[in-house]
Amino acid sequence: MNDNYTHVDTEVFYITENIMGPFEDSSEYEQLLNNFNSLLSGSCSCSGNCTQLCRCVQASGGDNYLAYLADGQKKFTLIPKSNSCPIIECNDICSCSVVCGNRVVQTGPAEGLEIRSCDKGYGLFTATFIHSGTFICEYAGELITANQATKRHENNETLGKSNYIFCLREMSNDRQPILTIVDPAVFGNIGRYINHSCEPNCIVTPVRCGSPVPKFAIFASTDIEENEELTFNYGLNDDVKQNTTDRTKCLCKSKNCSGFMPFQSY
Ligand SMILES: C[S@@+](CC[C@H](N)C(=O)[O-])C[C@H]1O[C@@H](n2cnc3c(N)ncnc32)[C@H](O)[C@@H]1O
Repeated sequence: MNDNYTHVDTEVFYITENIMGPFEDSSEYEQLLNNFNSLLSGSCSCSGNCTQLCRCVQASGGDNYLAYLADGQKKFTLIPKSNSCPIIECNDICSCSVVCGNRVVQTGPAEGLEIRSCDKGYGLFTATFIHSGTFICEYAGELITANQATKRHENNETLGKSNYIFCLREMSNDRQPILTIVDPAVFGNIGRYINHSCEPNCIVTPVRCGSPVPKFAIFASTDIEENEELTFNYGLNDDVKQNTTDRTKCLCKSKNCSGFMPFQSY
C-alpha cells in the first residue's frame, strides 16, 4: 500500500491499515481475532483486468453490478448508488493483474490530502480538486470489541477527550447484524482527521480486501473543490436517539445541520 502520510502530533502513531486492539479474555475478542487472521473465501481466476464476469466483482452484488469504474486513465471510481452492496476487491490469491480495476482501497489513499487546524480541532482538507466517486482513504485504527468501545467512550467522556471510535453495522445474508468497530485515537491513519458534517461531501462504506473484516472506505460523494474540507456523516448507521442535553454541538455549519453530533452506540 502506498501511504506516505504522517501525523502532526507525536503521541499518535501512524498505521496504514487496521490493527488488533489490546487483548481481552472474551469470546467477542476471540471471534474478532479469528476473523482478523482469516482469509475471505473466494478469489478470481481472471487474467489481466477484471470485468463484470470476475468472481470477486460478482460476489460484490451480481451481474449488473460493478463496484468500480475505470475512467481510462488508470483511476477507478465507485459507481454511484453501489454503496448499498458490500464491495469485495480482488485479493492476493486472485490471478488477475495487481493493478486490476477491482483493487482500489488496497492501493492506498488519494494524493494531496492535508491535515489543517480548524474550528473542530484538526480537519482533513484537499489541496487539489477531487472527482465524485474517488477513493479518499480508509478510516483505519485499532479493531476493538463493543465492550472495549463502551469503556473507551465512557473514559473519553469523563476526561473530556475527543471520541474517534466509529462503528459500522452490516447485515449478513442470514440477517444477522455484523458490527465492526475501529478506534484511531492513538493508532490511526490520515482518515482519523475527517470531521462530521450533516451535509457531507464523502461517504463511508465497507470494503473487503482479502479479509472478512471490512475496511471503512471513504469515497467522495460529490465533486470536491481544492482547499475544501472533507467530511462524512458519522451517524448514518445510528438507530439510537439520545437526549440532546447529553450530546455534543455540531459545528458543521451546513444549512441542514441537526445541531448535534450523531450519537454512536456499540
Ligand atoms: C474523528 S475525529 C475528527 C478529527 C478531530 N477534529 C481532530 O482534531 O483530530 C472526531 C472528533 O472531532 C470532533 N468533531 C468532528 N466533527 C465535528 C463537528 N461537526 N462538530 C463538532 N466537533 C466535531 C469531535 O470532537 C469528534 O469527537
